[in-house]
Amino acid sequence: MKNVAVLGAGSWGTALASVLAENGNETRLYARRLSAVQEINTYHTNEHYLPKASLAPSLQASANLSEVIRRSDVVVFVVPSQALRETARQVRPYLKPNSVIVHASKGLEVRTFKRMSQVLAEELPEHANQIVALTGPSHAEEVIQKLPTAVVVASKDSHAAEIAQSCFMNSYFRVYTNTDVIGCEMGGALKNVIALATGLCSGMEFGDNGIAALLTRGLAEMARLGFAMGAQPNTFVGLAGVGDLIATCTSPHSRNWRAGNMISQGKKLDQVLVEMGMVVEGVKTTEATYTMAKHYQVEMPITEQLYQVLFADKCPRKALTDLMSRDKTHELQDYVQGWS
Ligand SMILES: NC(=O)c1ccc[n+]([C@@H]2O[C@H](COP(=O)([O-])OP(=O)(O)OC[C@H]3O[C@@H](n4cnc5c(N)ncnc54)[C@H](O)[C@@H]3O)[C@@H](O)[C@H]2O)c1
Ligand SMILES: O=P(O)(O)OC[C@H](O)CO
Repeated sequence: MKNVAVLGAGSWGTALASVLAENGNETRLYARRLSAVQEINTYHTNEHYLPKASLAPSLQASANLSEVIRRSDVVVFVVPSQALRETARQVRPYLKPNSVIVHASKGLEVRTFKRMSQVLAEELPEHANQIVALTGPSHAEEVIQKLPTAVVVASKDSHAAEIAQSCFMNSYFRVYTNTDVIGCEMGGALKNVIALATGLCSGMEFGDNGIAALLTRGLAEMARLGFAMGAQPNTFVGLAGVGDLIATCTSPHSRNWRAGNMISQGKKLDQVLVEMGMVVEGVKTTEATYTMAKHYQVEMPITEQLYQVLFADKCPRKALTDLMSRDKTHELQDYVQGWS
């Protein structure tokens, strides 16, 4: 059992903190709003993010960052990707030297195109070798109900990954280790782009054939970019790749899917993000991925069309026509070598 700090009391941070506390770890959840701290400590609920859910009674919340961090052997960052760098900067002065740093954010920093573990390594250089990415198919709404879930903890340091595995794993939350940090992080980030596109296409009344095509060709372009960046191809057929793609693209729990669906109804992106009231990582990740695909010279037609719809006001139906009428090609033309 460890002393654990969780930063970010949104849906996922609250669900993960509850799992950690239930597993017997002394767990403190950092929330910025005092009202959230009081609600969690008094009623063991977080109604805004996880309506009707009961949290582990031993979970303690606090709005005092230094108090939450100082004694922690494991620090888990669960803030939106664009807030990770700033949060890491605030945390650095209070970290114990050997703490394991876990993050569960799925995105890319839009300003730098960096993955989350790269951002953490830059901001927490003393802990750069102890960083772990937690990812995989995991809707907070299901984890808090103790529905069976399997995730991955990826790290260059297998000892750090095993510490995270032991803290989180229990009878309904199964945790696998992996050393392919690039593949796991890119799988988690890029599936949100495909989920947005799937929500959009479902709203345009695509049938099952079209959705299956979108997921399959989406996975192909996710793997192509990941491979170009140094990921192992097989990671994309694991939990962090196809696993999370299925969960996110087929579930009404997914904020990314729902955001895409709302856009198909003619709503503007800004309005959708306000209505959602929670982070929709796929939006910024589409922006970052569009540029990264050009940088790595990787063809990503679904991402490219989605970018045009989100940021250049392209009509979704025109985007679909353009996607379907590209040049003829072989299905495995651009598949990455080593895919099994
Ligand atoms: N919700 C899920 O089921 C789920 C599952 C797996 C991974 N994730 C990932 O976890 C990350 C967080 O998602 P979420 O669902 O918890 O989001 P959320 O919108 O439910 O909550 C985000 C939380 O972060 C806090 N926050 C926002 N900006 C902050 C800042 N600058 N400093 C500190 N705290 C800040 C907010 O107050 C809020 O408590 C995302 O990257 C998401 O992709 C979510
Ligand atoms: O609700 P979403 O779309 O952010 O997805 C949540 C998780 O990443 C699913 O694994």
